[in-house]
Amino acid sequence: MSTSLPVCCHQIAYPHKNYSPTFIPSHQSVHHKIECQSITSQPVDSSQHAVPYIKRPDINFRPSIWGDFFLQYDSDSESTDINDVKQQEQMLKEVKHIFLSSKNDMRQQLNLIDSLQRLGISYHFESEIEEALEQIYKIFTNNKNMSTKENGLHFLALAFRLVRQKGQHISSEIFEEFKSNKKNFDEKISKDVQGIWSLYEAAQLRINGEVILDEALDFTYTHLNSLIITNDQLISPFLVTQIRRCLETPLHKGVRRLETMFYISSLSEEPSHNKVLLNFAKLDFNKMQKMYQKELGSITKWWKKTDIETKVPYARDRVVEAYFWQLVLSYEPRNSTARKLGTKLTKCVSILDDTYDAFATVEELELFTHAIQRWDISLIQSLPESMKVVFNTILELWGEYERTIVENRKSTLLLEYIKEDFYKLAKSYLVEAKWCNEGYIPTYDEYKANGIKSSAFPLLLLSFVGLGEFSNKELLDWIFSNPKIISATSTIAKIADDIASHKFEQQRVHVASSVECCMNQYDMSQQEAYKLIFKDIENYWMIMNEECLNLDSIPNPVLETIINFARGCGFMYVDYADKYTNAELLKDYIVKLILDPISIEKCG
Ligand SMILES: CC(C)=CCC/C(C)=C/COP(=O)(O)OP(=O)(O)O
Repeated sequence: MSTSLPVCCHQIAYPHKNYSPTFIPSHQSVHHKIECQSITSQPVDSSQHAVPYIKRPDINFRPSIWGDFFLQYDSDSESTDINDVKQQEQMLKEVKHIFLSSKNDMRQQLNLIDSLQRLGISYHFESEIEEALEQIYKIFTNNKNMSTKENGLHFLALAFRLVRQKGQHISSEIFEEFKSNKKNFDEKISKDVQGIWSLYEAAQLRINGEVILDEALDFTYTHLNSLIITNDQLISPFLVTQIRRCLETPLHKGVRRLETMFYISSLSEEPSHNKVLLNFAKLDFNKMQKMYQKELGSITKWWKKTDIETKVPYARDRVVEAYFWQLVLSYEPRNSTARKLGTKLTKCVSILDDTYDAFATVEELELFTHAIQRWDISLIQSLPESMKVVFNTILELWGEYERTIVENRKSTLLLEYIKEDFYKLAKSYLVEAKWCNEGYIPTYDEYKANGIKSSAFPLLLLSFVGLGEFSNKELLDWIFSNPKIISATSTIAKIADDIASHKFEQQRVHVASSVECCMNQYDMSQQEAYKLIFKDIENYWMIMNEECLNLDSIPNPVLETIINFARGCGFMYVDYADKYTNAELLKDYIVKLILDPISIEKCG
């Protein structure tokens, strides 16, 4: 049964104005100085401090499409049906039994691990999978005979991908044997559709300089694509569906929950699928939806209480969309607290971004940034009420972090780092506001260096990891030191977002995006700039892949969270659109992921 949505969710009626295309943020206005000079007889704000009259932009983002819809799920009570729990426990046992029975058959075990991961239920079997992949890695490294053609392309590529995903290095040379005369990939292997599909997915984990995987990617993409174009009737419908999907979003780059949703819905097309596995995955998916609904219920309650909607009218009201970002970072039950606080943090970042980007003057922002540095709201008495509300919301959230950290016995270092990262973020926003105000177009590298901070990812990651099971001083220090892998992910976020939103943002006066920086620096067209940036994104993916193999001391789930953010960017900012700001583009995904349960009878 599908959850019935409020009218506001089904019929998106936007009462008014979108961004006015002609609006000029006040700190960017050429008339700004004149307006500031003629301030004397202008209004005084409610805080009784004289506030100079400044013409603020006539800016209105579309309202939330969710309103208080999720409030209905806010509850402290556990409403789990005892029969459901028993059924899940029973099925978990059965799946475990299936996994253990595959122990002596490496091929079967690899296929099972792949299925468990795709179905989103591998988190129930972490130690078993870890152990199995460790064994497989040893076999690969100790026994050179493993890398022979007899093992089959599908098997080798799957093993390669699963082991690398776990952070261990298997040489890509194992694919040399699938080349003819050591040159190009042998055209004959294109008949092995499952094999080239697996090789395509494996090649996504390539690192810089792995020419054989660059070639594999070209080769497999070309053949898989032509299979789809020619509508080859010999391929099973299940495989066709998988190929279509991976050409659009390779598994390695897909948002985990979305990939799971897709796989669950397509697996019943496969005649020999394991029904126990599929039904368990469906039950688990539906169970998690209830958890997400509850999380969103309590977040919505918080949001309503802040009343940002009325007190900071220029800011985007995107709570559910902010929650989606957290779901992208991790869908697992153990990260519930991190998701909830992380959503509130994302909202704070978002209203801060709107304050710098679309509301305040440079002078106001300088004062505001200084107050954040000192972590002292008394320093902004002269600023507009809305800016005080923004700061106060951040301070109150910080207080909630303090309480949560004590309750959950997490490292208190997180509190200091959050403060410092907020300052770094504000400083980077100020840099962009000044560039904009001065009409300065930085070089692409200069822009990216600042963009690592203004992406806000370092702060969001600190929060997520700091509240998670691996939280400790060394790990927080490592994140705060902004290592290569975090810079790579943050840069992807910044430049992918720019590609998605630059046309829209450049309708108004806005800081030059990476697109304009490239066009200006390299004297190129917009299309050429897109091309360069897309190539750059690919390059950062290879850096992330390589760092995952290098960073032995960082727990795998932490690395996975970092990669997940880049996966999220690939989804949120695809097709030149920003799904966070344009929330209607995200609505159907939220309905499917969080609200509509999967029918077990129909698909099982
Ligand atoms: C996942 C994160 C970081 C979410 C927080 C919300 C946010 C600031 C999004 C970027 O907005 P934007 O597209 O307006 O960014 P910019 O100001 O860089 O153009």
